[in-house]
Amino acid sequence: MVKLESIITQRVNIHLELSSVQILPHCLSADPDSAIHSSHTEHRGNPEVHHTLCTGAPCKDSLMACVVSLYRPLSLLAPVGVRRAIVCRMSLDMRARDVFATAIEAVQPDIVVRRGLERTGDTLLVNGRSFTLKNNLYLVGFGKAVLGMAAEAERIVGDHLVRGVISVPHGIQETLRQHGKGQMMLKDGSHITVMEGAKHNLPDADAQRAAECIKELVSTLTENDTLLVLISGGGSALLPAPVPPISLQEKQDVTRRLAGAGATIQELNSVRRALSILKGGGLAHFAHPAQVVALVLSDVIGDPLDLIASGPTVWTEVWPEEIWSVLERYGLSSSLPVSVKEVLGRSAPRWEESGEQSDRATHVLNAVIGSNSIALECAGRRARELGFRPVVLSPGVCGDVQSVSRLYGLLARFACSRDEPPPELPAEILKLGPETGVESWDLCRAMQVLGEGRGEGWGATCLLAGGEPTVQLTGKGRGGRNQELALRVGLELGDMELPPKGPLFLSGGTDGQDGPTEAAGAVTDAGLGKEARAQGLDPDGFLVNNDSFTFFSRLSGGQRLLLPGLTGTNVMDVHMLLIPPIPIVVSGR
Ligand SMILES: Nc1ncnc2c1ncn2[C@@H]1O[C@H](COP(=O)(O)OP(=O)(O)OP(=O)(O)O)[C@@H](O)[C@H]1O
Ligand SMILES: O=C(O)[C@H](O)CO
Repeated sequence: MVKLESIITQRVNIHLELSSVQILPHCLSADPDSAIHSSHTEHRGNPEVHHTLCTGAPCKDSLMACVVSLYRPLSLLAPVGVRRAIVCRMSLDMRARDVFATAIEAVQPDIVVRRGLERTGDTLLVNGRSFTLKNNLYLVGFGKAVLGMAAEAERIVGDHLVRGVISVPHGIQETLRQHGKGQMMLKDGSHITVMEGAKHNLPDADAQRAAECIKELVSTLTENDTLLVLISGGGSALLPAPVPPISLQEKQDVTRRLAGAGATIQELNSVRRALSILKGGGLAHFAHPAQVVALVLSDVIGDPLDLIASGPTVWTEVWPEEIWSVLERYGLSSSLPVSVKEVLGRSAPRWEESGEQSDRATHVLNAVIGSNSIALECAGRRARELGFRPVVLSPGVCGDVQSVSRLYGLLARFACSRDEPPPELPAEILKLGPETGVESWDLCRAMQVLGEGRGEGWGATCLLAGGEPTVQLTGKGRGGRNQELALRVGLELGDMELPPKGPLFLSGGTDGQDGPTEAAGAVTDAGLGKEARAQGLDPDGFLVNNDSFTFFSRLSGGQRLLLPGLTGTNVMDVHMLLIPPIPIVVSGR
């Protein structure tokens, strides 16, 4: 058994002859901060790979040469040409932030709309279905990312757009302008009216006015018209239309009390659907007989169309017993306003039948054009370019941050075991999985990949996950679930005595805002606790007070905070566990 480091020392004089080899990232095991950045191109019809060696340690061309030569006998080479090798420096932390930025970039409103809405001449293509444009297109939208989506949609459809109305968060135009996000603004002379409302993400009179304008617009459409509906997270609060006689205030009270009592988004939105005339398919109903094409940027785990923004284009039956059981579960059933009780007691459908039931399926097309899964997939590709094997664990992480942080800690320990991990470790991981919304199936696959990595001398791995865990708010501090999760994972890694330059964890909200703070999240590793205590900060004290933002702001001048600014999109959170290469042992050499 010979250590790789010693082979490197012995072979430093081998020259770079990079004609037909592929450099593999795990070759650089001696340096935990190293990676190969590879980009694939073609040269005169032949595939080529350009490699950039990224390393935190001083490095020479000869190191590259020896890496290449070392791996030739291990049959891990691919017949591709290497035309260029550049040496640069990029730490693990920088690479984590780069991968996170790629995840956000992949779900930018303009990018998702371009991906989902194709135009060839006068034909619009969505999800393989085509629609003829003849100056008959109308547009409505509601949600936090809808301004940027609408700007791009208008660029694509051009003069075919007759008129549009969108309901977007209060102050968003000014904020995006300040953040230099000009591409998300509508052009001068746009045919779309922007209405801002729902301050603090709560339905208000402004949002209700926007909902009325949207209802008015869609109600005038004929069978010759096409209605483009843009939907993203936050859409429920931006499209309030309580079923009479429920007042806006009454509806707001019910949803606020439910959310405050810990109702899930599934429970919350099933109640919202029952109390609204536009949710649960109402918007599509009023737009009938026009053709409805809804483009949806998902912010709910599993991308359920009937729940995202409470499904205004997805016809959903309301079952009063189901609504009552949710209200009872959270102790609201006895204190409901009379108007809400009256609406829930009605046996008649929410809208008068208009004979459209049979053609509902063909008249409405709902397409998810952006989601957490897409962000993770693109992040994975970037991670690979930066020298990691990407493994997507799950886009559906939920559960309490405490359990989630424990799971990531255990996975890091599993990944970093030099020999076979103790048998109880996989069992503990699999036991914790269901509590955090991660399927055992995903965990088994991730552990298998990590195990194979250990056996084959791979090491640099990027474990990616997404979702929306929850925080039990007991304190009065400033923070968010991402910062709290990152803080907890950092402490877990420290408790497991993993090396400070070992695994690194990042958690960030893709909207760029974690809870009521200006940070999106934070980056941590096993050195976090020690670093904090050396600066007189007690991490546990900050955790008890849910004060993770104050903690990270004070720690090392805020260096561990993720501060991308408002991103203009939202597909929940991204979690990333970067496992640097474990020094490998090459047998028989
Ligand atoms: N001090 C705090 N520490 C930890 N988490 C907090 C704190 N204050 C609020 N939160 C959490 O932040 C979340 C609300 O923040 P945010 O506005 O980012 O909501 P969101 O669910 O991400 O909304 P959206 O889906 O619209 O982005 C809640 O999960 C809440 O528990
Ligand atoms: O608007 C909403 O209902 C939530 O953001 C979920 O989509």
